Amino acid sequence: MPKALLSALPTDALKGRRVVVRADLNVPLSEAGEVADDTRIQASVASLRHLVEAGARVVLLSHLGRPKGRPDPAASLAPVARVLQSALGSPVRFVPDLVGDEAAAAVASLEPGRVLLLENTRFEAGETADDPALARVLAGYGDLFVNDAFGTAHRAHASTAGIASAIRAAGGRAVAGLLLERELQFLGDALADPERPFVAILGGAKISGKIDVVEALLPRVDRLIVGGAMANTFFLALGLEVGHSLVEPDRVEMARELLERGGDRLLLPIDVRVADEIAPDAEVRVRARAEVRPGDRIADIGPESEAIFAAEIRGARTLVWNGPMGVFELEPFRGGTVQLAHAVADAADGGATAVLGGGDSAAAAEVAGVSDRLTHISTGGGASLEFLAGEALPGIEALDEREDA
Ligand SMILES: Nc1ncnc2c1ncn2[C@@H]1O[C@H](COP(=O)(O)OP(=O)(O)OP(=O)(O)O)[C@@H](O)[C@H]1O
Ligand SMILES: O=C(O)[C@H](O)COP(=O)(O)O
Repeated sequence: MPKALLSALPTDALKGRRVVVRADLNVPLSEAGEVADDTRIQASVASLRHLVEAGARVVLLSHLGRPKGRPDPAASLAPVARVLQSALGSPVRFVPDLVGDEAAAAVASLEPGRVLLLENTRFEAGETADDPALARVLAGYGDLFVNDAFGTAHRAHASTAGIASAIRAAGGRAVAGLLLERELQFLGDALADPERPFVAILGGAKISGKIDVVEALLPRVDRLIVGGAMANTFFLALGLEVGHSLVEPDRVEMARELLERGGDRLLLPIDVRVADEIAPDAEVRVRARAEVRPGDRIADIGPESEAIFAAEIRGARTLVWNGPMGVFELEPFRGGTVQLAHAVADAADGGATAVLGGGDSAAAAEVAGVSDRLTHISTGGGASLEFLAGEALPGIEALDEREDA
């Protein structure tokens, strides 16, 4: 069912109105705690500028990282507020509170045309539990909810799904923001009838969640390339040694079934780069995947895998890439991701549709220097995968239906 859109609301209806915006400002931070990649911040500016120019009072919500339902200074949105203010070119007030008196007072005194960013929604345990009581408090900050958090649309959380029902119950409205609208349009159009070969590349560290959509993805693609920490769980399923590598043992059975079902459509690395520690000065060794030792940590794909994967990618007409091939943040483990990023960009230069998704993946494309050669960089990692796999996204489902539909 098509959803109600911010772009369809007359700007007069926004003047002076209290609008709660949920963005996905979950960006990678450097060790010094500064924003390491601002892709998601820049992508969120369009809706905010639209609202500011229309004279709305904007209460902005987001999560950052995965704090466990309690405050964690390392996951504060303070550094994000600074970067957002310069991206937006107008003041962004940050208050380190979400549901307390300080937040309520800041919301009450918010002037038209101003943006107030509240603290990380995941500092409250009710957020990931989609607690209706938390949703009601957040909904009380306005009478229009704009969901622009495409990257978090696959989560049924209080600030994504619960708030939409709560604001509607209170007589308000819940609509999709400009970024959400654009993502749905783009991913929907580009991938509705993909030109073949259609190759998907999956990597990264969020194994559960992403591996769960592989089953739905497999019948849609011609090849599924798996790298990053995700590959380690498949190695375990093949009975291989993975040493101290990041794995999810409770997904091994699922990986075994996927290997059977995928046959030669599923491509795994045949060699890997390992180290004793994942550190900037690590001594890196290349090993065949069957020769990984108990003390090793797998931190990147190996050179032979790079060559095989890159050849597949260069021959593709539609590419979806989600998750880096290794710990690309550290120079010694960057090679696989950078090589594949260049292959994806070459394919796009040759006319293939190349869509990249995910916060860290966007950062990886920047590191590889290929961002501006790709067809579309989606702000959603897991969300774009679930969308692509044909699953309903709770953050979108919860929005009002379009009246003209
Ligand atoms: N072999 C590996 N071992 C440990 N970490 C890895 C490995 N390969 C990749 N990673 C890590 O995976 C992380 C990115 O994974 P993630 O699944 O979060 O991707 P993403 O693009 O941010 O998608 P999303 O937006 O869904 O989070 C990076 O920080 C990278 O260091
Ligand atoms: O980075 C993402 O994929 C989104 O911000 C959602 O984060 P999550 O996987 O921690 O829910």
